[in-house]
Amino acid sequence: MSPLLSARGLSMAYPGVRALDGVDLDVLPGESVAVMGASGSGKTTLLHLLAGILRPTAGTVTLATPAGPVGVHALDDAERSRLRREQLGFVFQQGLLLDELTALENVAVALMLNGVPRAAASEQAARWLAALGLAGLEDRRLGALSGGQAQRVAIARAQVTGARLLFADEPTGALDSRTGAEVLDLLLAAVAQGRTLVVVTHDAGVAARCDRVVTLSDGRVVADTRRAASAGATA
Ligand SMILES: Nc1ncnc2c1ncn2[C@@H]1O[C@H](COP(=O)(O)OP(=O)(O)OP(=O)(O)O)[C@@H](O)[C@H]1O
Repeated sequence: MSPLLSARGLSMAYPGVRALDGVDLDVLPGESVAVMGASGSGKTTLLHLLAGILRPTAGTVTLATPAGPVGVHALDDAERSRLRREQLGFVFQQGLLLDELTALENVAVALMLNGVPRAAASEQAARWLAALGLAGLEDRRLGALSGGQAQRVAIARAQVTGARLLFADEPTGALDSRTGAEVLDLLLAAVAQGRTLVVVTHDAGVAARCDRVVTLSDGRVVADTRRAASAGATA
């Protein structure tokens, strides 16, 4: 199976720090990949490079898109921003959703930024919120939702545009274990529906439920294991 996302020699250097050091990684369509490693090992840097949030200081990231392969590393800021808006979904601990907007507006805005008219965007957003168990909370300001409810809004927003590839950074980090498990259920449900997930986590319980676990140490991949039961166990 050809990869959805492919990194080669991916490196990120800051003055005095090699945050990522020559990572090769292929992410296959439809798999869930947990990225683990000690604090400072380069997990978030890898996620940001794979998702075109940061540009690498060396190496390549190639994303298979309906229009053909795209060299994400070579795109300028505006092109990467457009790629993220149109092709990728994000579930981060904070920073992407706006407290002063309602749950519905936070989801609908992802479509409106892609040119979908407000009425159609609101209708699709409402459908996603209902599918994620938030019916009745559409008009609640995000700041008045619980952490678990806010993550459901983030998961709705990540999928409403039709993104096939989802990136999550510690999506359960701020949640109690039961709420965290429910949020993970929803992310894995997206994978069961054919999406692909790359999730940075410190939580061994989260990693254990993913198809594959990539472990970083000092900016390098030191282990890459697939669950025995998952399809195409080749790594
Ligand atoms: N903007 C930056 N400027 C300088 N150094 C940075 C920057 N961002 C990250 N680093 C450094 O790069 C290394 C990797 O950081 P990164 O955040 O990717 O690690 P991480 O594994 O995600 O850590 P954590 O689990 O604590 O979130 C660390 O040494 C970090 O201090």
